[in-house]
Amino acid sequence: MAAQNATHAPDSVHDAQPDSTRDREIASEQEHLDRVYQRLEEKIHEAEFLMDDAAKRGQVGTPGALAERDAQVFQAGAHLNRLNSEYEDFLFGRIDLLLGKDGKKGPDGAYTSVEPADGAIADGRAEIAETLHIGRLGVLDADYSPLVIDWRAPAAAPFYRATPVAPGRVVRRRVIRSKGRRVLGVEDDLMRPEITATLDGEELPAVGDGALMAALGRARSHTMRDIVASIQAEQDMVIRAPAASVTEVEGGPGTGKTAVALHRAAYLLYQDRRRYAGGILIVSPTPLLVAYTEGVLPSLGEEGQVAIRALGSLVDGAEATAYDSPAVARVKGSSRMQKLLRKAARGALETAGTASAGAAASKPASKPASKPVSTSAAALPDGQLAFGEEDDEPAETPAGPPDRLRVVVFGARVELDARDLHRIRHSALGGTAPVNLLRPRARRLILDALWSRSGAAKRYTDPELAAEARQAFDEDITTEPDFQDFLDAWWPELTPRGVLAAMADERRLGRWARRVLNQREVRKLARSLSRLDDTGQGPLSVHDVALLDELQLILGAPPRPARTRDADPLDQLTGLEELSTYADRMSGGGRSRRERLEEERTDYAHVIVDEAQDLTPMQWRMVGRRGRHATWTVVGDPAQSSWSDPDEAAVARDEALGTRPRRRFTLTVNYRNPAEIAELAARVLALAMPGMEAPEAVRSTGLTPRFAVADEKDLAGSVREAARQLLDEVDGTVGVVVAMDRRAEARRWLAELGDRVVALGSLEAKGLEYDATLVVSPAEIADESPAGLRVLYVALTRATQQLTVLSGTRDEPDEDGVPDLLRD
Ligand SMILES: Nc1ncnc2c1ncn2[C@@H]1O[C@H](COP(=O)(O)OP(=O)(O)OP(=O)(O)O)[C@@H](O)[C@H]1O
Repeated sequence: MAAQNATHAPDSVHDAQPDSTRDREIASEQEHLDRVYQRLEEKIHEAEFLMDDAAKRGQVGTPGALAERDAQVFQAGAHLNRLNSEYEDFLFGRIDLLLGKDGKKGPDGAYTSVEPADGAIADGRAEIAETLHIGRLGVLDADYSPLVIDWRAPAAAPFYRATPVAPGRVVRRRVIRSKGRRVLGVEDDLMRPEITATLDGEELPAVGDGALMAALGRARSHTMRDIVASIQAEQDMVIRAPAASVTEVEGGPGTGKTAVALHRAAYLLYQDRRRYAGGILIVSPTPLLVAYTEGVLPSLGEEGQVAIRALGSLVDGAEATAYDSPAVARVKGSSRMQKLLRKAARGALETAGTASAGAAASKPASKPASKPVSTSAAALPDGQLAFGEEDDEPAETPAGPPDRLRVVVFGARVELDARDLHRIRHSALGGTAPVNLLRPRARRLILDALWSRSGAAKRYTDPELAAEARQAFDEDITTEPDFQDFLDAWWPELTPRGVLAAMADERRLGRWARRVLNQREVRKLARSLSRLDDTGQGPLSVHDVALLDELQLILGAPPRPARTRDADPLDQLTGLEELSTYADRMSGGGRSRRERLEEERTDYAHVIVDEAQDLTPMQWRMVGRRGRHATWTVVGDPAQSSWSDPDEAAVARDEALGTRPRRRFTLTVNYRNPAEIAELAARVLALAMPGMEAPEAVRSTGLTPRFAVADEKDLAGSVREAARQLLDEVDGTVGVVVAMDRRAEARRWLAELGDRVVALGSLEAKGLEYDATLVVSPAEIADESPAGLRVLYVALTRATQQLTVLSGTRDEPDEDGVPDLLRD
């Protein structure tokens, strides 16, 4: 596809329209929209009546009446929920179709044939046999004829798929622009420009300059818009791909991968709501991208079943706020961490009770060993038993796990010393079972050792008597609170955060990481974890969160009393929790359902991974655990990967996706960047990924990227000046991308320019877009990490209209200010 000039769109449709044609067409769509609203109002009244009636029945109180009430409330509520979507541009498309081949109608009242009937076109002329309006939801007229077809229905597919090369039955595709109840404009594409088509005896006109170009040229805000009115054919193939198995989508910057992923979630829910009641999880790389995209699904009328979460907040209670240096990220993301974490979890037990030892409880760990206990001995058939110390013990003992256990039995002291306890711990830890779940086993081994050391076993020749005595022995020991205290200190419940904190001790970490990490890696890792306090509280990085998730698995959660869910019984009966108004959804008032979904779910029915190229092996493991029984959609672009070892990540990705069959798609058209910017970015692509093809830009603005050189003594001033210039030139947003280390200062530099400007670290720019972008020092960005050139490629592909590149001396700019990295 050749780039089109957005400011002077070509005559893709017709030349300037006589106003009367345009006005007439707008008036005709207005008439249709009025009918739609009239029908919607009727439906709303119906729904309200049902709700009212249901409420009255509720007062009757017989079980039958209550059940009926529930059913009615559900139906009425479902209506209202859908009809509330009217406030967005409810109706946005129309297709005029030839007569179909088989003359059959589908459930939405539209003819199902894709191909025209033989003879539908005769001598270059044809009569339009069917007109369908496409909208966010389906609406049927009182006689069940379709007033609006849901954009996800099969009958709407030709609206997205038809092209002049493969038009099927479509003669004219129209995008309708409306606001509230008013039609503002129409944009037509003729799919069969060679024929003369008539509708009700009149020639079918075509109006406008093409909807796609209009959509792409629009100023950007801080939130993404849906593309429901202008989804392109190659994107539609992905959105409607069958859900089974794994759908993998690759495509360069701006090809619509994120947009397609979001629309696919809405499509899947429409297709099979019951199946996806299990929830759809969308995994996004950064909270910024979550904030940017989370309005799209509500605008498509979908939200309840979909959770959009950033990689750094995928684990409940964790919220990544810190950044790791590339070198630390590389260690933390690597699959070598699995082995290290297993060792650390086991090792943390041995250091339990010391500072940073990973235990959950804040009990003084030394208490049971140090406190003299004079437990009154429980009577055993043949002796007495007591715990604790009889001799004097210093009041203060060094912190650490208890290193001995003494009981008094038959008047004699039985003791397990440090070596015994170590041996028992070692033997209990054998195998790979979760550490927190091994405590009962360790407890049994302790009792075995005490029993054997007490010599009691020898006194019984009758095995039955021996068993009885043993049972009583165990009971008496284990019911003593001091024994519980001992166990709590010697085998405490470990928490993932606690184990991470334990790893901040470099010497200890060095022991656990033997033959896994080298000395430098150990040092860097320990230093980065020292951000956490002894219990593991403190700022987490996005890579720490994947480690927490892995540790959760390694440690296991000890059984707890079931959490009671404060559920409304009606809620469960009828599914009314899905009901929310459009306004609620947009304002966040309807979030409780979603929040609950996010809180409780760890296994989803479908998982969508955005920017999949960036997931580290450890992150793939974390995400994989959330989709063990799921189907998947995975979208990404290897050329934008900030992970340094793609092969290692590919192995982890394969493990996460399992052996499910895969269906691959490639998106080839760049809808974001004008050709002038795409061409510049392609130079970096050639360096970052030689041989990789850049997507083709769909439009051109005639504005070439600008190059400037910063004042060495006043970088802040230079950045401000360049940003200010861009602000003057565009209506929407300006993104200023700097190396990660400069984030904080760049924010300060730009604070005075207002909220149309955003300062971003290079890694934060992922997935976002701005009307204009200022990229500060490409060399600094490229030198930041082994994947730096790919990160720079991301930075250079964020602008929809204008790009300025500001160089420092490190960039070695030529006399035109073009930095070395961007020269031809
Ligand atoms: N069919 C379309 N109609 C209108 N706008 C579109 C269409 N497809 C994509 N866009 C727009 O192009 C821009 C880029 O889309 P999106 O962010 O989904 O691309 P991407 O492939 O995820 O990019 P990146 O890899 O750079 O993150 C968005 O503004 C999106 O709304």
